[in-house]
Amino acid sequence: FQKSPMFHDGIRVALAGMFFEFSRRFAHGLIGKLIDSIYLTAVISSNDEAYDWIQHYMNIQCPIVIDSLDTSNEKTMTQAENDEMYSLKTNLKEIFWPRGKAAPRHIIISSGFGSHRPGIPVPPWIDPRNAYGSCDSLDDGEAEEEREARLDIEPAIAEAFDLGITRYLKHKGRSIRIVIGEDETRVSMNNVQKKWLVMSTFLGTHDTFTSLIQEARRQYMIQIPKRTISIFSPEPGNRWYRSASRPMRSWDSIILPPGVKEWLLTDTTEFLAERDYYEQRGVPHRRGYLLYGEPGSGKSSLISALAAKLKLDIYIINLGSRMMDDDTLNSLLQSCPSRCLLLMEDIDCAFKKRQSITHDEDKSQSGDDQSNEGDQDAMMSIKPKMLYRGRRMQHPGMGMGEPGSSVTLSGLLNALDGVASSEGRLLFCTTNWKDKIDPALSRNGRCDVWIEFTHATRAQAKDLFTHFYKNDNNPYPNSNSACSPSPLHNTGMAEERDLTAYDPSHLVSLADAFAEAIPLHKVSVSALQGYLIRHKRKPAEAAEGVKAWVDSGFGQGPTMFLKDGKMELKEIETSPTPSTSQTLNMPNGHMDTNTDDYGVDTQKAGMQLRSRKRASSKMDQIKGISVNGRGIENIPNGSIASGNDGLLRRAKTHFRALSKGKNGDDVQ
Ligand SMILES: Nc1ncnc2c1ncn2[C@@H]1O[C@H](COP(=O)(O)OP(=O)(O)OP(=O)(O)O)[C@@H](O)[C@H]1O
Repeated sequence: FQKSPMFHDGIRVALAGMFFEFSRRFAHGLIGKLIDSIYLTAVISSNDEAYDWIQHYMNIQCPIVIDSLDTSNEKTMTQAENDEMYSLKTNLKEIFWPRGKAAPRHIIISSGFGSHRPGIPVPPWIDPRNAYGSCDSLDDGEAEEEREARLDIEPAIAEAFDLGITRYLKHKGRSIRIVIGEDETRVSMNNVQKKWLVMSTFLGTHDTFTSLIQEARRQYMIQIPKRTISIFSPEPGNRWYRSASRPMRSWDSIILPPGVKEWLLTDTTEFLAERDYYEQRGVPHRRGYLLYGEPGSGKSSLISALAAKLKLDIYIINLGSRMMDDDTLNSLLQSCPSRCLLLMEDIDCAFKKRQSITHDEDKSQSGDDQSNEGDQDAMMSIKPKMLYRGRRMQHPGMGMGEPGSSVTLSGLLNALDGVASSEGRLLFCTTNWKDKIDPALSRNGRCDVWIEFTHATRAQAKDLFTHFYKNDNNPYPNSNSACSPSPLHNTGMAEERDLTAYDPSHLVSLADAFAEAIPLHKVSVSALQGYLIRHKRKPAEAAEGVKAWVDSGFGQGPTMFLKDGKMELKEIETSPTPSTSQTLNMPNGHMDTNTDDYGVDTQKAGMQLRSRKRASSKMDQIKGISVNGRGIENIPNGSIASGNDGLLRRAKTHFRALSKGKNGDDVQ
């Protein structure tokens, strides 16, 4: 058998096959290595703003155009150039000498109804007013069927179609190859698939990419002025990812008592500009604000408008999140950028549950089951040392026995002002229950400024009315807000929208009448906003109907229900919303109508601000803003009260006496 020639031939063929396969693999590896060594490659994640800049740059260097997009295409390229991009000649040339002049052959088209996807820049030829989808339908009274659909176009992602789609850019004489791919292994927390932009160039240097990014950024800033703010959230690995982009909320749309907004803007602007001042004095460059008070009074809205005004991105930390513990919190605070707005919403909630659990645990350990003092006292009595035990608590709100956040109060306090915490950031905490916030949070460097938000004052009601019905020849002065039509009021829009028919002085008198009917500190600004939205473009009707609305308990309850198989619109009568403020609100009967406004006082030199109307009054007092946690509440004569319970109680007693003395009312 061994002498058989077939056996020997077989061995030879097998050896030859092995040799060829080995050579092929070796050559493949060698070529790969060679290419790797002469190609420079850089990866940018879709979490990064540079991703948007490059995408936008690709669009302007080599815009994707389709005929159904509006005529503003003509601004960016002539018809001849457009045809050239799609020609066979250009496409063949691009294979051998890519310059990015051919139009991408594989694109994703989506009709632009609904919100714009984060991370994808709006192409520059799209009208900014339409950039966020839902505003489309409010255009110039054109019939719906005649209007062109807004179409978003982006290059198809390579991996999504397994097409290996690449685009080329010419920069500094080099051809840069760009591939956009999705990362299948990494889905960010809000289930948005992460994307990667991979740039590579032949024999390039790092400078090739950095200068391309700088150029792309410049173009982006010129052509797409910042219209959105980015919202960042934590993701596993203690990193931040950009979870959303939001249209900027206009500063004017925030209606607060006079002086509050302006004071806050001055304070934050000064803080951001005074880095050297802090450094020279060895003071950590950090400032914290606690916004507390009624739900729907504008806390979150103010924060987003402020971020837009200061052009800061918002970094949100949810202390109640399952993934959050002291270490995570600490490293997130260290890794947030130096100029940003750090937001912790409903700061009381994270501790509320934990504190009551701790309280319960404590009781069960000591065998004391009789305490009936309720949650609130548990909150107030919580001591950091209880939380030092480091036990992972079950979060009752999480259900399914999942472990909840294990951030401890001491962990939070340390993270906020610890040595490693990032500097130059503005911290905003919000809560509806200021009394549940540990006083330690008010220490300098944590929450320096406390701002109270109450239910609407009459001045706010009037300002809101004026803002809603302002007539400046453009019925939609701020196209980013208030632009989605209510399904209940979509008839006769053309006539309703014409606010020019209203004389400005008439609008003022309607605003006065509207404000007059609103009881002081009884209804939230968001409820007023809801009412006005139901009467949009009908100011007279809004002013006329407001009394009935107030008498019916602010239209609380369902506005639509089914009866006998028919749909009815109805407002259910309820009693007026009680003021749930836990803080020392001004007793309603005690304040005269002039006391609608906040008087503002701060301990900080040069930052004193008082209500203009109330400057000389005895009741001109701190109500609204306090600095460094002192002087939280309504202290007459502008004196400052300490944030601790004793002084707070004295302040309360003082006010009870004052209010009883004047009208017999009491404060909470
Ligand atoms: N002072 C205000 N100025 C302008 N709009 C307001 C104001 N207060 C409330 N709104 C409107 O009411 C809605 C809810 O407001 P927002 O979320 O800011 O309230 P909030 O105080 O943060 O409420 P919560 O404490 O429940 O989170 C928003 O649509 C906002 O436009």
